[in-house]
Amino acid sequence: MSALLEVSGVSVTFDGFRAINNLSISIGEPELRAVIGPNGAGKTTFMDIVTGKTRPDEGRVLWGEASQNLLGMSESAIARAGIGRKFQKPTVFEDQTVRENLAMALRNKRGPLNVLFYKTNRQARARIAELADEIGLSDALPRRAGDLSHGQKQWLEIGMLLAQDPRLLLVDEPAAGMTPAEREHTTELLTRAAKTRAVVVIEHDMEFIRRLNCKVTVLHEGSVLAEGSLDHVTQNQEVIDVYLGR
Ligand SMILES: Nc1ncnc2c1ncn2[C@@H]1O[C@H](COP(=O)(O)OP(=O)(O)OP(=O)(O)O)[C@@H](O)[C@H]1O
Repeated sequence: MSALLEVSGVSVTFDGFRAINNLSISIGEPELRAVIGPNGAGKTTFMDIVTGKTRPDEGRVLWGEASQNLLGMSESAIARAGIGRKFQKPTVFEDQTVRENLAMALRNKRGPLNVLFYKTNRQARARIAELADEIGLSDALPRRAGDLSHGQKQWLEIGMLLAQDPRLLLVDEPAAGMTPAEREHTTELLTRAAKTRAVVVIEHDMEFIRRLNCKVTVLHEGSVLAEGSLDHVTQNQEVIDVYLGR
């Protein structure tokens, strides 16, 4: 597993408050990584920095084999380079069917090869069927997205991001508002997606994290407090003091 994303020595100050403090995180490819930590630890700001939404005051964010500097790139250039982000609230096109939503995402697929890959409707249909299968919505393809359950909408949005073939997928609190069965399906989906790409998940639900069965990074006051298996970090006294014991 080689490093796909290298965040090193990054700091961000908002109005004199240091939200990210000398943060260093390395993500491999493929890899599934969970990022946890108390409210205000800097989890969302970390994703904002990687996607170019927030510019750090210092530090480096390097990407890919060529160690491309993401800090000099616009948000859209970073997305085109292969970083997809799923926000907490699903943003699917409610009046379109599941199939139409996936088709739209495929048409917007990044990279110049897209036109070559999907030059026939048959190829596009096959890819849509594959994506629907991957997110567990094959039977829902003709349904209006607005009629889906909250969990199904989240899966559809993940499918739309997967249609873009990201090398790194950032996912913010995917389990929020889901039923236990939906959470289980989401775990499977993310675990499968992370077999061939990097997937970073911010989550507060410890049961959900346990099922992800992956390396965990604990953030606190904008820095890494602990990193390793869930068992390893949950036995760390500092992690217990600032997060788990609360
Ligand atoms: N644009 C901003 N302006 C000022 N302060 C900000 C801004 N964005 C984040 N912060 C502050 O930076 C700190 C880190 O916030 P962040 O949202 O990254 O934490 P988090 O770990 O994602 O928390 P939560 O679990 O509550 O979502 C918080 O104290 C927050 O108030």
